[in-house]
Amino acid sequence: MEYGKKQIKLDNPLSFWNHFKNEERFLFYNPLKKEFIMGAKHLKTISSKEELKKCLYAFSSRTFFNLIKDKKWSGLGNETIAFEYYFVEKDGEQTLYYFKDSVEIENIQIKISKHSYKYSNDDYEDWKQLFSAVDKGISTKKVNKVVISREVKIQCDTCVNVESVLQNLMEKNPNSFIFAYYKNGKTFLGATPEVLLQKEKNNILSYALAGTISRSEKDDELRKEILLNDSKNVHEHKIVIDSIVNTMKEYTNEIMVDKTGILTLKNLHHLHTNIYAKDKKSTLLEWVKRLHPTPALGGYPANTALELIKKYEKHERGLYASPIGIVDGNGYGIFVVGIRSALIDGNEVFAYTGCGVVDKSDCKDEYIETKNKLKTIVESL
Ligand SMILES: C=C(O[C@H]1C=CC=C(C(=O)O)[C@@H]1O)C(=O)O
Repeated sequence: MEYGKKQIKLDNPLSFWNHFKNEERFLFYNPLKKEFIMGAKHLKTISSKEELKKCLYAFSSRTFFNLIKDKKWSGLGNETIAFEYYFVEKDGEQTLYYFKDSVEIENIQIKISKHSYKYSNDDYEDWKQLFSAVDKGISTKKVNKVVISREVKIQCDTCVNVESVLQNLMEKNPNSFIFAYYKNGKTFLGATPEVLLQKEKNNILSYALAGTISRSEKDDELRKEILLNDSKNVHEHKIVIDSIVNTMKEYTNEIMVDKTGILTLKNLHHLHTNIYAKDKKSTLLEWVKRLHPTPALGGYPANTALELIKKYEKHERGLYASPIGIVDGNGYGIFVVGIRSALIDGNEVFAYTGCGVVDKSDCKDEYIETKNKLKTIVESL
């Protein structure tokens, strides 16, 4: 696939997003590289390594579980897509790529909307039931960890202004990966802190990210120390490291686990460990299949945890907590997991939030943790 290209200068990259209203499109901002990639107008679904080699970039996502029944997720995910137009901003330069005809993108100012909204009914009773089903599995030693989640329906008074939500997500979450995927009137978007897998040449990076404490203006440094030394959170985190490392060991013996530190976000601190590996043989997409879902999103042992989630969560996860990424023609790229996320459809916002449950987790505390995680989406409205 041959693309023409030209340098452009947009005051706000969201001008590109705005230009292709109603077209299928994606946005991906990588805070590690300070790099923006957007694509618009579905060109082709990519189904082989050979086809991928001809792509400039492809946007790829798969749903958390393979089977989707809920109509609101229909047509979204489980596809790797090449687009007709791309906007790429890296090293301070903006480039527009076009498959056939070039296009003029008008510079726009993003107007920030303050949406009025109300939540769906209180779901604490549902949460208690879900928690206790999982807690039973843990106390009877069937499973060590399960990540359970909530779907919170937020009804806005007006149609949601997606550009405004994206602008807010970017401004308020500078350490997060911002993603959005629009198709058929619906947008799945979010600001996730978690890398599932990055592959560049032979170098692989995955994050173990699990274990959470809320931030505090008064004693933020102390909160970090508490989290680093809290046995429940350290245990929850170690399950994720061990599982990622064990999966990697099946394919490579060059693995390096970094020291565990803190990843600080707008409202939360997380325990964070970088896991590096070297591998020449497998593709990024193969690695994603092997690792998804890590116990930061599913649980451990994975199959038992996933059965419990399927049985007791009342909503379908769809793209929540699922792999979402960008691959280039060399097969290099990055997948993050779709957390701190929401599906927007007209006036309705379905926001998702979850947390890991292990031995000694407390039902109410975990519910509060999901409320804190929900702030990423709520504060963007
Ligand atoms: C599942 C979510 O967060 C995961 C990522 C970081 C910390 C987590 C935790 O401490 O429970 C979760 O494993 C979510 O935000 O919906």
